[in-house]
Amino acid sequence: MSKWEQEFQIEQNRVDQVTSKIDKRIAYLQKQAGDVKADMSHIRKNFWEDVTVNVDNPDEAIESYASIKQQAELLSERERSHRHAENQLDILERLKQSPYFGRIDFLEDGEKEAERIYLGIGSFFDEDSEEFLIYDWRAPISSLYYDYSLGKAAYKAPDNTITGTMELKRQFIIRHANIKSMFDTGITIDDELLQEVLGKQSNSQMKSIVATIQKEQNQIIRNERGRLLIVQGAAGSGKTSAALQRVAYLLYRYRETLQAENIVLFSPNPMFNSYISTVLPELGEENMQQATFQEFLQNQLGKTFDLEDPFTQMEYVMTSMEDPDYHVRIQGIRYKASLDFMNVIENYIEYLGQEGLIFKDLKFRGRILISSQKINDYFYGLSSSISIPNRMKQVSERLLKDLKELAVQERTKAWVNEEIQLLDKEVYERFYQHLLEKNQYTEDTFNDFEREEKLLAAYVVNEHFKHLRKRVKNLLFIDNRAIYRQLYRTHGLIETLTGKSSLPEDWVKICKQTVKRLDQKELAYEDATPYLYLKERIEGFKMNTSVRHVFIDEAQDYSPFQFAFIKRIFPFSKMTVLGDMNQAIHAHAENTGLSTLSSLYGSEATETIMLKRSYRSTRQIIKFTRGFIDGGEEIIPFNREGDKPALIQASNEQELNMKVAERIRDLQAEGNRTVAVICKSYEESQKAFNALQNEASIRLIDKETASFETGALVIPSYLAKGVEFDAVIIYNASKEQYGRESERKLFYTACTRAMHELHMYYIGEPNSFILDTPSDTYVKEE
Ligand SMILES: Nc1ncnc2c1ncn2[C@@H]1O[C@H](COP(=O)(O)OP(=O)(O)OP(=O)(O)O)[C@@H](O)[C@H]1O
Repeated sequence: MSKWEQEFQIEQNRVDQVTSKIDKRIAYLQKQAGDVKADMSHIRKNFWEDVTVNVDNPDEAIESYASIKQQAELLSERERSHRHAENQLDILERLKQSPYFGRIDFLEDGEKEAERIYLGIGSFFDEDSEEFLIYDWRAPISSLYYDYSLGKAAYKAPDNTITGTMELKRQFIIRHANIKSMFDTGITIDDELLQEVLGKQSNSQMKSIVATIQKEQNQIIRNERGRLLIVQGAAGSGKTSAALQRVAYLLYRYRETLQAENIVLFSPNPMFNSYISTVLPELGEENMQQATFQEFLQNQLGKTFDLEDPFTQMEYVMTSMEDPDYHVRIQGIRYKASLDFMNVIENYIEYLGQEGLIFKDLKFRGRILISSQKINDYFYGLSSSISIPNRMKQVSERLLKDLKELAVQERTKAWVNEEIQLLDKEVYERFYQHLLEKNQYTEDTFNDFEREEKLLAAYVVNEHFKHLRKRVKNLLFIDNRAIYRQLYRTHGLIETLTGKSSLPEDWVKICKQTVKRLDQKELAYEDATPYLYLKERIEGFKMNTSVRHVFIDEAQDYSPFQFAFIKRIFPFSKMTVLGDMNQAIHAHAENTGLSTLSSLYGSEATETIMLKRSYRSTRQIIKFTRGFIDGGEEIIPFNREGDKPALIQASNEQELNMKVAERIRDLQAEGNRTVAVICKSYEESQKAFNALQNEASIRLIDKETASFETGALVIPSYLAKGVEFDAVIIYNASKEQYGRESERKLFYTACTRAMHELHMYYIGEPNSFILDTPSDTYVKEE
């Protein structure tokens, strides 16, 4: 037996010992969980027997309350401990299969013997030997594994920094408690485990990367300094992966105070949500809250408007060049995303503080009860030194008072009497009871009748005014739509608000377009954030104070305005923002907020980390794709070999479809589990799908698709964001399809979805981005 084989055997013996201990612990916990469950069911069954309920007098009522509370607390304590045991069991079941993935031998300075640290997805403490047989990958000492190779090393303990020497670093792949492979890393990190992991075929679900987190990714995961962490990284550099491991890290590090529901992740589309949804559960953690920005806007907006989604906007941008208003809309999209426009809105708010707010009449049964003019007088009658939201609050209180008085006057109106006649019998009886209880029924029935009439009138008016009071409390007397519209409608107004900046050339036409849509109760995607921002600045931001960490993935697609809005809604959150300028695909791309983001939080509170190594694609694919983007030469491919991307011409659509279908079949036969035919737009995807569906087994992905499975699919480029596939076929990479400079990043995003294979088809001429790359980075197939 060679020395290595002996080592292997020793490690396997340890795995056997550890898993047998895990087994014992599982059996113990299962019994405990069973007991707790029995307890819970007993408490639930006997809940009302074990509490003393007596409400005859106040003292006894208090006692009853205390007794119920005590019983409820007992139950909830049992439930908590049951949940805890279940979680532990869940982790242990996973550890039993694969107890750890790494080992380091660390000789702390001043000590004689190196400590062996085994790392897994959770820790396992052995009560007999009183030592950790497995350390959680998030424990302070575990960071050694990610940050260092052999030699001098240090890690941050809670109170100080511990220094020493790393004498061994070993990686394992353990499945079903058997060591499948084992590697020792040398001085120069040659990450064989990473090689092995990345060489695999993809899945429809993202995987956790705990075993192979790289040093620069570890900095992101464990970062605790600034309020704002910006991660800029190439396509496939592990931004999303690092973000998800960071969520897991935070949940561990702050487990006493931080729950999964205190973390929000903004994702690019619904399919992405499902793509990443298994990573945290795989690590034994609950998923954070996930939302697309669209869902978030919709939630804030309620039902006021028919809100356009970003994909519809994108589709318009890509396919409606023939529309005579096209250039006007594009100008509008860009301007409304800009900082200049945000300043205009800020100036507008200042202006509204003095004049210009628009209110709605408070109407009741077709009559104006309180006129908009009166509300206006109330508002502007208040000192302008008070903020708009605070003045609104005061106006609302004043209106509620007015409504109270108006309600009294209303009681004598004829309609009230008519309604009283129509009241249900039960309502009458209730009032009769009420008067009786108050001992107000006297011998004098005439008087009683009058009193009952009055009470009933008050009741009827009150019921009808409920709705009015609610409107006032919710500030619905403010006409936000008209206020936003006024900005586009009132001649000469915006010119006074632009400061030193200038308006787009076609501003007048933009105004016309905007007003038209607003009048149809439609809100274009580019108007949603400015509108909501303005509304919230007038009404006061409805802040979310329970969210403590906000993650924004694909952050290059957010405008400065959107970031400012998010910041206001989550005022107490830390932000982790991940993006790649080269994948900015929205029409407002030149106004990506990523570059202006740090000014929102201030440079002292901001930290930026760059990720340059790319892990998704083979070296050949990266060498090709980096050839046509800004700063591409800085992207470092991970050493994984594959074929060069292929460029294939087709003479017409029929031939194109035939060739693509054939390639799909070949790629699948070669073992590629996910094959994506990426089209530029949904329109093109539909066409491609119709042509291909009889030739190959294939699915069409649209913006509603909530998840994808392995197999072949046709997908528009913007929905493939953040996701990856074993093989990518660019359906038509012609100059005609990707002819505009603004489409460079879209094409880059599409190509960088490929892990192992990239095949580009075209009719006519290939696009100029391909021609920009060195011709030896791809092959032309006949
Ligand atoms: N340290 C790592 N170990 C193993 N795999 C990794 C590592 N880092 C990244 N990967 C893999 O690389 C691929 C790309 O990662 P990810 O999707 O997180 O990148 P990204 O930067 O968000 O990409 P994009 O910007 O293109 O959406 C994934 O398959 C991921 O599992």
